[in-house]
Amino acid sequence: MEDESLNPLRRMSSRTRKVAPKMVAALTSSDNRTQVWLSLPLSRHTFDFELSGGVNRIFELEELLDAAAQSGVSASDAILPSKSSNRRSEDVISFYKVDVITPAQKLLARKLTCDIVSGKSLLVTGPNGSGKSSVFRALRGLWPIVSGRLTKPSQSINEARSGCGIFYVPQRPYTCLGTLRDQIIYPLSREEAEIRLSQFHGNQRSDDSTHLDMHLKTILENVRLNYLLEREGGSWDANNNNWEDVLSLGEQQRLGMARLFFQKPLFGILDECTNATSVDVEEHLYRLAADMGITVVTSSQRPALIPFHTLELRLIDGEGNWKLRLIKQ
Ligand SMILES: Nc1ncnc2c1ncn2[C@@H]1O[C@H](COP(=O)(O)OP(=O)(O)OP(=O)(O)O)[C@@H](O)[C@H]1O
Repeated sequence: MEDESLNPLRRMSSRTRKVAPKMVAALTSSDNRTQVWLSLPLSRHTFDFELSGGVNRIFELEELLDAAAQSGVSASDAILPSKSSNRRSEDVISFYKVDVITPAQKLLARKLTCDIVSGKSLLVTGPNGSGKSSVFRALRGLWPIVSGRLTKPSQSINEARSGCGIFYVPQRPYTCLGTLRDQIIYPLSREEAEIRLSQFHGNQRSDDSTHLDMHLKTILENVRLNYLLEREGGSWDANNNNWEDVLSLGEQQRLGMARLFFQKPLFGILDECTNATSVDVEEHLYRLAADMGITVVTSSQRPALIPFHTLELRLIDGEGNWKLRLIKQ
């Protein structure tokens, strides 16, 4: 499992955070004007000063791809050599003869073939180092699909069901600068979150900001973090720039699940993202996801999660072998 605490992205300045979505839009644009934008002093400064180290560049790129992914711009579109290996579908995640290969060319899953349809959640299991997180990296578009075909929903909002197609929750969710509200609605701005929520309710509510905070309070209660709001004196506007240091890993993970419940996607990709919570809380969170109609793809070693899934994908040895089985309910 990747240790996100070592991720230099966490050191990214607020300025870089602000320009990241623009940079991604520019990087993925064929528009000449945006290419010119990239040569302006702001980006030169950013690259010369903040992204000077080669390692930092790689991690920054990963964050940019994540920002693009979560804001609806496809990360995979930005890096994949061929779109034919990565397709869009609104209601299925489908691996068809996909070779999952590390950047060092180690084959972890040979011709992985598996369909995840709405209502049939998938549990990915296997020994340490067998490639569970790597399957998620391929799914997130962080690793290119060089052979076979991966089909998945888009991350942008689906008007028909008022939610996004797919949402990723990492083991250690990124905590942004800002208020408790910002932590839950991340990566959306407050304004975007208000619009999103009114879309959930058929654009019928008038007082959007009160409505948003009431909705977020319910989510906080659901993930059993309501005491955080009380700690902030009941204020959604109290700024705390230190969330990563203040919150325990278990609390950060419940925050990650709060984001999932706010986004209400068709598919939630959960990469060991509840392993620091107690088993009863974890079961409660999975029950909530099921009640909300979120189909999950989970990487976990905990037997308690088996009943919340229909299929198990077992990565046997990290040498390419895998097995798919139906979980008896
Ligand atoms: N960027 C990379 N470059 C080269 N090899 C990598 C890279 N990332 C992961 N690997 C290797 O791929 C293999 C699978 O790693 P992965 O993190 O997917 O395993 P995992 O099943 O999630 O492990 P764990 O249960 O310990 O979390 C490991 O041998 C790992 O060292």
